[in-house]
Amino acid sequence: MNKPYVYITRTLPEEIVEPFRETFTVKMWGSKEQPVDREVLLEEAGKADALITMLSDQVDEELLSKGENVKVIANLAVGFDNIDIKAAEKKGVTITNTPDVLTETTADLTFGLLMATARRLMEANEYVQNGDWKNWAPLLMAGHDIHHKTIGIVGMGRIGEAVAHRAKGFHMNILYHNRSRKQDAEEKLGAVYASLDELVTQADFVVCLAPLTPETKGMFNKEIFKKMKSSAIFVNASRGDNANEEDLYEALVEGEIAAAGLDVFENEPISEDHPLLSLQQVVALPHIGSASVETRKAMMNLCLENVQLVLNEKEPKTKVTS
Ligand SMILES: NC(=O)C1=CN([C@@H]2O[C@H](COP(=O)(O)OP(=O)(O)OC[C@H]3O[C@@H](n4cnc5c(N)ncnc54)[C@H](O)[C@@H]3O)[C@@H](O)[C@H]2O)C=CC1
Ligand SMILES: O=C(O)C(=O)CO
Repeated sequence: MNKPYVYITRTLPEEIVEPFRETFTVKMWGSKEQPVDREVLLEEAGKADALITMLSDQVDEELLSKGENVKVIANLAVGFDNIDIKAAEKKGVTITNTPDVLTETTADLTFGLLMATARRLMEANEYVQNGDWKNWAPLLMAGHDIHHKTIGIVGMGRIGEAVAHRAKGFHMNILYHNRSRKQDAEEKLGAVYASLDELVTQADFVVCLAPLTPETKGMFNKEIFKKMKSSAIFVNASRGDNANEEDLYEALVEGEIAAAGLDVFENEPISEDHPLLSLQQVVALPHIGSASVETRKAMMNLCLENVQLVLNEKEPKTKVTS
């Protein structure tokens, strides 16, 4: 009997894929970095029993209609805003994602980004490397304190809560806004529920960790930035589309907020001439929230395990439903 055919839209390390080659025929797009050509993906979907996709691949009705035999699509991310889940469900295709395995790693990066932005680490590093450091000075590269300040977490899910744990270690006051109250976080971390308006008016650090949905798209807009403290720092580690970048740029230039730490952008990769990148008070990262070697390998393994389970007619570990 022919082995099932699994197409992966990037080149993953052979040491991860190799153990699965016994059960499936695996083909990978020939680049570790470049996204798969859409035409190639559509053609491969027509041959495949399963796909492993990246967050930059659009899994839409067109792709699903080509994938006549596709039973499972494993997305190498916890976010699944690139996938039309309802269309997949209608076609009977199982969708899986990678929750939990990346939670702590992404929380580390989010808190690191908050710290780098508040304490101007990138600017300070550039200053030293450029040979501009001539003297110690009382206000040289002075930033904002983090300890004992108020953090406002929008999207208090797995990662949001892990960030709150880190914030507690820094003796921060924790506000959160979420679809539902988090009793556990309130009891263990002293986190206080707030409406979005209350949170943005009171927080020194506003951290977005909500998924991208029709409801959250553009939620950080002109009106919301105007409500923030002029000393506030905005951190976005979820999806770029949750913030309106034009409004964010205006808010930074007008001094309505102090700084922004961004791991995600409306269009990725962001172009080097994007106005946000011209601002010293912006720290910009190339969507590396979950990018530790250990975690990325765990995400890859989880995708492959989910594919194997579904192809063996078993329940996957981490199925996404609408
Ligand atoms: N920068 C990066 O590399 C990474 C980014 N992410 C992003 O982080 C997101 C969160 O991941 P998890 O914490 O694992 O997901 P999760 O599902 O555990 O948490 C999301 C939380 O957001 C809340 N939420 C949804 N809509 C909301 C709204 N309108 N207002 C307020 N809260 C709302 C939900 O109630 C939930 O508690 C992912 O969807 C993904 O977009 C995740 C991993 C890495
Ligand atoms: O998992 C996700 O949603 C990411 O953005 C990358 O890990």
